[in-house]
Amino acid sequence: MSPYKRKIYLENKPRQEARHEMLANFQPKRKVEWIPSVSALGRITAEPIFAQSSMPHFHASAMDGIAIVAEETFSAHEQNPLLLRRNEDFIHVDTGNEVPPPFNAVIMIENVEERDEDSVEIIEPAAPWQHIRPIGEDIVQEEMLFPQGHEIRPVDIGALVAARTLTIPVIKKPAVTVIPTGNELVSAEDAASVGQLIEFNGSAFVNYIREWGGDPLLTPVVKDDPEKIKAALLEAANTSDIVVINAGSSAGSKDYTVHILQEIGTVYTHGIATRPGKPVIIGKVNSTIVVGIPGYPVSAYLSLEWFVRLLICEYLGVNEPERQKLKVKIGRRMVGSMGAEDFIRVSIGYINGEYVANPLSRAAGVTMSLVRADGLLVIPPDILGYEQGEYAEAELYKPKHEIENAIVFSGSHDLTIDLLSSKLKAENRSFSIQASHTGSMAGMMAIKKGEAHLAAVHLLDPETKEYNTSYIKRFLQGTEVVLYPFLRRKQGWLLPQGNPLNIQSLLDIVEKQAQYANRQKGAGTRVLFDMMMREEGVSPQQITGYEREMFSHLSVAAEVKGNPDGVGLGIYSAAKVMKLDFIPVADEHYDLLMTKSFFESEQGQTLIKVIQSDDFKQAVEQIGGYSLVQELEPLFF
Ligand SMILES: Nc1nc2c(c(=O)[nH]1)N[C@H]1C(S)=C(S)[C@@H](COP(=O)(O)OP(=O)(O)OC[C@H]3O[C@@H](n4cnc5c(N)ncnc54)[C@H](O)[C@@H]3O)O[C@H]1N2
Ligand code: MOO
Repeated sequence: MSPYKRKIYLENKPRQEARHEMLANFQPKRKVEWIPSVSALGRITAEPIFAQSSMPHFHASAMDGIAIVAEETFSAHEQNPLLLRRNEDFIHVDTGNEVPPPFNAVIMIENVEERDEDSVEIIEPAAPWQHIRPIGEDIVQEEMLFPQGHEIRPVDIGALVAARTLTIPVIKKPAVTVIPTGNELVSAEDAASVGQLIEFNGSAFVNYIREWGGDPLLTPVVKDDPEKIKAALLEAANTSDIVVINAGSSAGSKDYTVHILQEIGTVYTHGIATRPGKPVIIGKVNSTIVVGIPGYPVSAYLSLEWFVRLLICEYLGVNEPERQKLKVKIGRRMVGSMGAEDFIRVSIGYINGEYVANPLSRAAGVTMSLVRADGLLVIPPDILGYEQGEYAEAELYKPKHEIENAIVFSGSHDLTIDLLSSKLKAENRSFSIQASHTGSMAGMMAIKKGEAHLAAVHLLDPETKEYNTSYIKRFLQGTEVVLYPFLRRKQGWLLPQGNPLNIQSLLDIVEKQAQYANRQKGAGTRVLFDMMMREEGVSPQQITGYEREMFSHLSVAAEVKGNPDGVGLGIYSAAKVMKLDFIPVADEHYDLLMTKSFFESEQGQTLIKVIQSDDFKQAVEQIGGYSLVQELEPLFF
């Protein structure tokens, strides 16, 4: 039995309060190190830095020409040219050469008339010190180049070397030890069996810490054993400036961190008013701040930034960097949790002159929501959320021009869209496809509402057996759109290898009580399945799993792969990549619907060019299960 009782209730401390309290208890022991100036990029000066030498450190000619004594040229005039003799009255100098005494001015070579080998003529007097860079014109010896607390940039390194200041004192990077914990964690090199997960937060953490100017150390995974966690914390607190311990921060039976910290040190915070990120722990062991970061990756990376980046900046004596902000229009409603800040990863599309933000997955375990995010939107604790069409401010994760150049894709998912996306980027590196797989019907609606440029649709009209056109006529009246015929693709039963239940038809699914992995409402595949059910007189109650919805062909395929009694309806290419059996059911039209303005735009025309390229056609053929239909003309509505 563990001596530690489960702690169930977490605090709900405002994030800013927890940050201030943490800083108030952080007494950084800054160390200084002298390093070569040439390797000081990004480092922070620990003291004011002075020039060791002037630049230039002699009188240097600023032009190619001749050096003369200015006072001796005063009589020169167009009507009274002045003859000068080499080595007596002048010497030749090039830009950067020393101008030795008694010479005190330079005349540009263009204004000098050569008479013979040893003499020249001038027709204009020179002013004293013209075209001469005085000593220290750029940098004066002993001048202060930078104050303390300055972040060294490439231009600064140039100035340091010019001033012959070849080593400088900088703040030593704070040592940050990262301790991943959890019995379930294994390294990516080991095969993870059921119940085991790959440890990957640590790899992200050390790189965030490096990017923020810290010196990270990742320890091996520590098991959920109070004694081992205690030993790891004590050791790290002794050797580092900041300690980060990952997972075991919440209310689980093995979440020991907070109890151990209470025993060997102090706990300031357990639980902050944010979603995600709630179970953060802030405490101290000896004189070292310990930050307990929640296990779920999204909670982990966000809270690492709120707390660990703040500590590193404080240690280095710099301000936290701020991201660019952008006013965005809310595409889909976002509901918050009153009393806590909600951090929502959003995709941002630039459509009809407006930046439209839509929420990505809000699950804290979905790393890809952060990978794919264009920005982050915060719902403050005192408001319910944002309604569609409202405006809010988003923090950008990407440069604004990248967002402006992205083609916003909605609608049905297909592997060829990923392929199209990569070929498009190869064709023009400024263009990209920002895809959200919402299903055919939602894609069509996104076009109607001005939330997408492009949507892939495969909607079968049960009456006419026609694809897409009747839906466009019904739902998109008054919207100028183009339907571009794209592919024919094979839909069929996705089955575990060897087809253990011997499924051949829809009726087999009913009879053999196979577990069906369904698609979301509005997905073309769902429309097809529902139509087949109606034709066979099968009701949803007869299909096991009908209620459970997946959002892509690949998710259906993954579900079937893990279940010997599983079956799904999906495309051939998904069966192929997941190594499943496939029985064809239909050859469907998978077309691209776009706004007319997008079709006519540079992005639109580039996309069409890529679709029509031999390279793309070959790549599609290689996947299998498709035929391209480019001989057909686009239809304008
Ligand atoms: N009854 C309650 N359960 C949970 C609560 C709660 O308030 N009451 N909070 C939930 C929230 S919110 C979060 S966030 C998680 C955080 O829990 P822990 O910090 O204790 O983390 P674990 O449960 O150990 O792990 C969660 C999840 O993350 C994976 N993980 C952990 N470390 C790593 C790593 N280094 N690399 C990759 N993945 C990691 C771990 O395997 C788990 O799947 O608790 C909720 N539960
Ligand atoms: O709040 Mo937890 O931090 O959602 O994932």
